[in-house]
Formats: sequence, C-alpha cells, structure tokens
Amino acid sequence: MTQKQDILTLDDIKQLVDSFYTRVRADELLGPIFEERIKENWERHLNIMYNFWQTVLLGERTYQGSPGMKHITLPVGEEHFERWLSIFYKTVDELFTGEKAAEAKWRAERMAEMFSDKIAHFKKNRGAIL
Ligand code: HEM
Repeated sequence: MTQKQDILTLDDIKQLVDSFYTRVRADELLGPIFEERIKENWERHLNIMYNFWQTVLLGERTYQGSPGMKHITLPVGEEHFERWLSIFYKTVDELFTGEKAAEAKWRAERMAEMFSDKIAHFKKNRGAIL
C-alpha cells in the first residue's frame, strides 16, 4: 500500500478536485444543484477549482474571482453545506495527510460558513445583495 502524503503539487490538487467533484455529481442532494448551474461547462468549472486550490494551498496565484457572488443565488441551505463539507473532508482524508490537507479542510469550512451567512442574509432581505 502506498503511503498517503500531503497536498504538494498541482497534480495533487487536480486529484483532489477531480475526486471531490466526481462524488459531488453522484450525490443525490448536491448533484442536481451543480448540474443545473454548470450544465455542459464542467471542464471550465474544474479548471477554475484547480486554480482556486492552487492559489489557496500552494500560494501560486492563478485564481482571481469572487466566489461569494457565485453562491448567493443557489437554492441551498444548512444541509447542503453540511453535505458538501462531509464529502470534501472524506475525499481529503482518503487521499492525503499533513499540514496542507488540514488547511484545505479548515479553509473549506470557513468559506462554507461565509457563504451560508451571505445566503441567509440575502434570503432575509428578499434578494437585496448586501
Ligand atoms: C452547498 C454547497 C455548495 C454548492 C452547491 C456550490 C456550488 C457551486 C457552483 C454551482 C459553482 C459554479 C458557479 C458558476 O460558475 O456560476 C461554484 C463555484 C465555486 N465554488 Fe462552490 N458550492 C458550494 C460550496 C462551496 C464551498 C464550501 C467552497 C469553498 C472552497 C466553494 C468554492 C467555490 C469556488 C472557489 C467557485 C468558483 C467561483 C468562480 O467562478 O470564480 N463552494 N460552486
């Protein structure tokens, strides 16, 4: 059995992202929400997500975007974020171990919290952005 290692290279990021979104697409709760928004543009989405995690974890600045805005109008609530995080944690832990692997999970959790708050605020204010 090969020893698990930390997330150290762009190839590692690609492995993590590909594996995570394969599971997300197969998930009965999250799958339809992603398919509805992304449609035939999965290659583009995966490339954006490689860039995002490459920037966050490897410090190579290939992502410039405002992810908050992309999530604000999604039809999601607490249970969707819990499912997203649970699949993400599982994927990270099955493939990697170490400081960066822990950071990936920490970052995802902080962002889930932020998106969740923004969405709740957006709903409460009946569509008025911020
Ligand atoms: C309920 C959970 C989530 C759902 C259903 C969801 C869904 C989506 C969808 C459909 C897109 C594509 C948006 C578009 O191109 O119009 C997207 C983009 C993205 N998501 Fe999420 N997401 C979730 C949680 C998260 C979390 C926790 C993170 C934190 C790492 C994250 C990070 C991103 C990033 C960085 C993008 C790219 C934004 C851009 O185009 O610049 N998402 N997400």
